[in-house]
Amino acid sequence: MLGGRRRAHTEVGIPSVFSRYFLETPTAMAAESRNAAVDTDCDGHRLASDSFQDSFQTRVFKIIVIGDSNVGKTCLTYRFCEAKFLKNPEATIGVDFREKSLELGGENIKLQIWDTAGQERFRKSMVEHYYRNVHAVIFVYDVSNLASFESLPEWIEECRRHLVPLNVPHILVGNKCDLGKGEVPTSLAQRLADSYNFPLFETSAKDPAEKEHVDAIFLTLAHKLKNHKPLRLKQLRESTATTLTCEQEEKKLCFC
Ligand SMILES: Nc1nc2c(ncn2[C@@H]2O[C@H](COP(=O)(O)OP(=O)(O)OP(=O)(O)O)[C@@H](O)[C@H]2O)c(=O)[nH]1
Repeated sequence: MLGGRRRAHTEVGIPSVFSRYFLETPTAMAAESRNAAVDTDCDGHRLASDSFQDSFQTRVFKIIVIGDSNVGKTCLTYRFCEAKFLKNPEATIGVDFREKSLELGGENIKLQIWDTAGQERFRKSMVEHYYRNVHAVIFVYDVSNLASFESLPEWIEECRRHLVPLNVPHILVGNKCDLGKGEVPTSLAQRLADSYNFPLFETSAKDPAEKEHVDAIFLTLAHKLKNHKPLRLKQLRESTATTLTCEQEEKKLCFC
């Protein structure tokens, strides 16, 4: 049922059981988070506890990647997290999680990347989860597909409807530049980006020469997030570790 795409979760250290529970029974996830000595985010979502640095304080940021189906959201996140182009991706069902730990200026940062489904039928039951406590949003379109660009205002509107604060960092990414930008020239994309005051990146998940550019998208966000007031999750190793409640975290979360 979970298919090849789902296997990527275990490759990056997120237990496959997590994604399965998430897709099938969101409440079961809360039960998962009761396990001792695991990291949890402020929704109580269990995160991978896969490295020594997790025993220290790590700031965990939730980034959602949204846009039409087939624009390359999965390939972009895979390129960043795994440094490879994912061949033959399957359509995302619900959400795929990937994460990347970084050290920025001596601080541990964990980007929890939510690669969302572009197809309505695979996303409708998940939409509330996508937007809850999100710290940054990446909108993706395909530079070789005008329709995917023209959909962007609808995606942005969906964000607004779900009350994603305006001061949460947003980034616009035109993917598949290896195919040429005939359909969506940079000038057109830049006008839209300027109208929302979003930074614009154009890149290709497929072209290995663009790898650093893809990394730059996520690193730009990581730097922006790091410089915001932190969402700090205390990572305790002992099994008695207490997890801050969502309400407590929300009080701490401030992007001013
Ligand atoms: N030429 C080219 N093809 C790409 C690139 N990125 C992704 N693709 C292809 O585009 C198709 C869709 O890629 P995905 O990453 O699955 O797209 P998605 O936006 O995650 O799609 P959904 O899961 O349906 O929302 C696949 O055939 C990829 O091989 C790119 O940079 N260049």
